Amino acid sequence: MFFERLAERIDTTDSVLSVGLDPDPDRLPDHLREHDLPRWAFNRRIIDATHDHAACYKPNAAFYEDSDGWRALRETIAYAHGKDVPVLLDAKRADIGNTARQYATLLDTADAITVNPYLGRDALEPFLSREEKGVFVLCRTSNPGGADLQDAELASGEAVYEHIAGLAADEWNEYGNIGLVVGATAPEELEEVRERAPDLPFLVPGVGAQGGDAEAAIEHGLASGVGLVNSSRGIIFAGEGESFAGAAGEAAKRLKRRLNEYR
Ligand SMILES: O=C(O)c1cc(=O)[nH]c(=O)n1[C@@H]1O[C@H](COP(=O)(O)O)[C@@H](O)[C@H]1O
Repeated sequence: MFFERLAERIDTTDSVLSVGLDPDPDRLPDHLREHDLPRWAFNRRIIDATHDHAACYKPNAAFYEDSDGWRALRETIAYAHGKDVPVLLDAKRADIGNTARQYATLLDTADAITVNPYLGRDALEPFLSREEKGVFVLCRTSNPGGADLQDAELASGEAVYEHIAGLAADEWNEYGNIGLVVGATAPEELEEVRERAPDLPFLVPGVGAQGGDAEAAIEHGLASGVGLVNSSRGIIFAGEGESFAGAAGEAAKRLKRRLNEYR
């Protein structure tokens, strides 16, 4: 089961760091551009440099959605598994039944996935019913517009993100494999979501390039015991040129230690 495996990995590495593998083609080092699959060449070197500090890798599907990209992603996932690191595919999917069933085949290779709660329970069922996999439901996102819909107050007096947390914790977690995505840029909401869902694992993105609150990420995000704090650009693009991977390894080690100070 994903969260047990993640707990073991967190113990082994003494790290709750999720390293985001978002290889923006415009930012890849020049010397990798001639490679058959530049994104895979980049990720392989990043994994070599960071895996000791990585509780998990989180490739965002947006960076792979073309034919070479899917090949690069497949190689990346296999390579991470070879280093014994679980892979959370950040795909933010969900749809009506037959379509969601097709999206859920992404879990044939990935160990966990992010999903969008907007379509409701049945749209998540094909993911949730993969009991051995982790399913992270978007709850309160880190972007500036995250408040536009997610902070809206419902007739019950709850904010939408609190309602999502309640549904995930109380009604959707039949298989015990749900986590929540709550951004580190919204520490007050993070605290409220933690109150509403005391036992769910959280994925907390937004630390690093988005300037989120690392201390709050640990205090509330990790309060259930198992959880992840993600940084993508702050690690993979910590350096440039030939020494990019070494810089990424140093950045991962630094952030792991900083997060551990709050654990
Ligand atoms: O689901 C996510 O991981 C996610 C949710 C959210 O609220 N905010 C957020 O930034 N993310 C993802 O986390 C990563 C953050 O990247 P950096 O800002 O470069 O660390 C990206 O892949 C985002 O898509």
